[in-house]
Amino acid sequence: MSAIAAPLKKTLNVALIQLSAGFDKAKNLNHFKTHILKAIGESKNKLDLVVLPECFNSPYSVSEFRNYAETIPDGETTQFLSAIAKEHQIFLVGGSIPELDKTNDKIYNTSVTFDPQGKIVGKHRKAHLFDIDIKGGITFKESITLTGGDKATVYDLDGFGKVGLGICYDIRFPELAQIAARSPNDSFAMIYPGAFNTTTGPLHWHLLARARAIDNQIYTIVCSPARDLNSGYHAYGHSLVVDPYGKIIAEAGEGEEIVYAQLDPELITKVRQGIPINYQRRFDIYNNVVDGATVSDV
Ligand SMILES: NC(=O)CC(=O)C(=O)O
Repeated sequence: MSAIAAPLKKTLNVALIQLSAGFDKAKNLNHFKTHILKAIGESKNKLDLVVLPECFNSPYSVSEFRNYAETIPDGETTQFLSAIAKEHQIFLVGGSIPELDKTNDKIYNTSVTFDPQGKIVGKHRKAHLFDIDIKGGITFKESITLTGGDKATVYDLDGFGKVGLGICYDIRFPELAQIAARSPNDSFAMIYPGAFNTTTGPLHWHLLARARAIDNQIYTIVCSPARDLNSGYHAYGHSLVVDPYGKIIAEAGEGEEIVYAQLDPELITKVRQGIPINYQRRFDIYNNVVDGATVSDV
């Protein structure tokens, strides 16, 4: 067995900002800024990374996405987040916002990550749109106004290592996390700003976050809006950090809250040494999965 690479190079201190967002964009931005500063001030360790939830500057509503959409990188929210990251010397995953692409007039659900100089180091457009219809539960169709992105996203948090990023429904498709975790990408975490709801959250939120961690022996970080029963979409809450064993190491409740976690560089190596699935994969059996694998006859 060859040496196990260390995808996370040093301890990483992270805070997840679980807040709700209403119709007033300026108020949403200031609410988040106040809590990012609170997290920086209150954290017992110097924060390296702050993560915001899906659609943190707007209501999570198909009919509102276009009204709130901004261009990236010159739009108000991107500039706002870049300035915070730079001033406070943090990596900042800017949840997601509705993005207007002026080249095709389409709207995307997009997450942008900034480095401590305020520079954009990662951008992901939600690839799998949330189109569901659960009888007696929730009906939602993002594709009425949104277009899906067409790429998996992996980028470097300089000094720490690489991460993959997906948005909410993307977590249900294990391939994005596999792409991020496998060589040559070798990410130490998948980060998902996500707004599950009171139907699908209790069913699958914890399971999916834990599954992506166990499948790939990486950390998963899922950051939700807080639940607001006066809004049109009832987010599940329960922002989580899951370790590479699949253990939940930090969890919020349903309301507005900041949760903190410390990611341990040695844990991924330890898990991979103990349960060496990375070296036991049988690509000879399942390398056809995209085209339809051949299965054995009796
Ligand atoms: N809101 C989403 O994109 C996904 C979700 O709520 C779910 O998968 O459940």
